[in-house]
Amino acid sequence: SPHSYSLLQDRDDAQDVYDYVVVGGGTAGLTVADRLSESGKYTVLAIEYGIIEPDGRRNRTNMYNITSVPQVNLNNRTFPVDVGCIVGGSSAVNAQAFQRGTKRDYNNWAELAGVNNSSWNWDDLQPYFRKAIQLGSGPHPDIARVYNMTYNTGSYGTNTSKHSIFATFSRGHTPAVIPIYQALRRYPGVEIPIDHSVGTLGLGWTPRSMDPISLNRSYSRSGHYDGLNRDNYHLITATRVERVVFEGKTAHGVEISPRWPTDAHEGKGKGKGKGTGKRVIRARKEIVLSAGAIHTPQILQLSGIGPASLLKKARIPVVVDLPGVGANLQDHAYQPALQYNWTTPPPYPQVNTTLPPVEAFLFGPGLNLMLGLPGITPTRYQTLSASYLSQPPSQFLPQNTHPTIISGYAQQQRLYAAGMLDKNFAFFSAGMGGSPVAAPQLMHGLSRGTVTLNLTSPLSEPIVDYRFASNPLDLDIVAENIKFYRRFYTGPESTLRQHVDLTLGETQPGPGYESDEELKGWLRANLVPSVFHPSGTAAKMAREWGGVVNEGLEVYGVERLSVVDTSVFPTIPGAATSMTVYAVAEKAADLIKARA
Ligand SMILES: Cc1cc2nc3c(=O)[nH]c(=O)nc-3n(C[C@H](O)[C@H](O)[C@H](O)COP(=O)(O)OP(=O)(O)OC[C@H]3O[C@@H](n4cnc5c(N)ncnc54)[C@H](O)[C@@H]3O)c2cc1C
Repeated sequence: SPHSYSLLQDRDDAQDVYDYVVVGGGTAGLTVADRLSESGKYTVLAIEYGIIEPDGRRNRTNMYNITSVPQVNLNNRTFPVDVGCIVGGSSAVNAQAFQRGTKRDYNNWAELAGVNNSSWNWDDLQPYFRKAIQLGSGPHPDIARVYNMTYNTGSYGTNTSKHSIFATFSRGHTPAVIPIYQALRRYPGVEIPIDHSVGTLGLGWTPRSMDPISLNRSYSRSGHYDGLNRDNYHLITATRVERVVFEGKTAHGVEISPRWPTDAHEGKGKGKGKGTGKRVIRARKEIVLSAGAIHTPQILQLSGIGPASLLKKARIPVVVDLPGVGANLQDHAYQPALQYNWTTPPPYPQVNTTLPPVEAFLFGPGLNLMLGLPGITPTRYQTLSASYLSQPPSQFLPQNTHPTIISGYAQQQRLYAAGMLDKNFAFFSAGMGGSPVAAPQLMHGLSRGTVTLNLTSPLSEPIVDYRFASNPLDLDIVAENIKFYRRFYTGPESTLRQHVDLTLGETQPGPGYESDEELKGWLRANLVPSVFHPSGTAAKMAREWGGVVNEGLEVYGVERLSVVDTSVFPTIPGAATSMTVYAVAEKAADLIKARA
């Protein structure tokens, strides 16, 4: 077994003390644990609730079983909160779309730091993207030729060691994408950047987190764990970290408990984690929380770090009153597909290629349309920005929101209102397959949700409330996007019908959904508030703006405790989140080592 050395079959074999304890063996956790242990100077323990399983299994047994609270602005529907529960975390179960945000995304992070010269900006993060992500391979030459496909090699690293995370462009092909591509590239307002990875939007190509040789999933376990075999690095699985324990204001250990109370699930060689009982494992230097944006705030709250009012209700002694823990929840939202009757099958252009046709959309060429608000609604983006800017910041936040969080939201509002005027601040991203169906994601929602302890059962899963469309402008913006796609498919500016002979009839939303009110009604019944990219619940922002961690990702008000995962994103990038998590984890590891 490639992981026999670091993986402790029996959690009781874990030492009482390590230099670093990493909570969560997920995307960020395994990356940080690799970097902290690679010099051999420090002992590192990673603690994971999931077990070692074959990768790429997006089934329910490798996810937590969490359901959101009813979404009052979405007809009280509830939604699954999918998060990987497995060694590798969400990178082991995700859809492998591999993207980074644009310049404004990361420069906003610097603005929200509330300090001069924050190094969390676009320029300073690029070397970490290159360290984190290696270019597995460019597109197959036949595909590149058919689509004039360009990409920027300099956005990625060139390390070919198998201990790497790879971005690999497509080998698959679906001829039906060609007419969509041809029409989109001629559509007004759609630009063709060299590559989305250089920070500009338009019609481009999304690689996948995929090994270039085996085409297997490239994820935190394959890139940062399997085969490392370091005697200073241990992993225990099927083990829950319940809370951080303090001496005064210094985090000195974590309290762990077995996932399964009996040995029923124990299985040798599968990392199912033998060993019993609650126990504290100490860290000499630092505890790193990498439990993801749903569980990191839960662990913090259980440890007495969170909004004092909530902790009081839960009868948890307050270590630090940090109102931002569990606030500021953001995700991308899924706009259900626009669908048409494609009554006459289009005569697909013939492609001279040796490639077998690959019909599955995700394994197709990876054509992705990413647009800012000016591209989506050239006539209304300025009005939408102005009406957002004119909202009192507290207007759509929960009642009794702490003043620091309102101040932080006011900063975000200012930055997003400016972003709404910028064609390179993504509002929508859509994978464009080979049929007249578009299912775009809203990339920068204006509403903010919460993750809070379940007060009647604090160790059960936390309460997740996306609060989607609590800011009503969210639905106005998505309605504009529906109109954009309608114009693209059937409007006079579109050349789609020059490329294919088709008779279109919209089947979804369909006739009867014309006015803004009708469209918003349809969205309330159909929109999905999460595509499993939860972020922002322990944000790196100024403390007076509701932040939870500082520029070094250290939790405010305590010593030797940091957070490294999607929770620290102050605002969600306008891109699928995993690539950014890897870059953040690489940077975090450098910061942690620098203060060792
Ligand atoms: C179904 C799905 C599809 C997705 N599709 C894409 C995509 O196509 N492209 C993309 O870029 N992103 C995608 N994402 C999102 C992306 O994978 C995540 O944003 C990213 O992996 C999160 O990394 P993380 O380190 O913050 O958390 P995770 O990788 O989720 O790691 C957290 C880890 O902590 C463990 N943990 C939690 N609580 C405890 C505890 N108390 N004790 C011990 N361990 C604990 C968890 O089991 C988990 O392993 C998808 C996610 C999902 C779930």
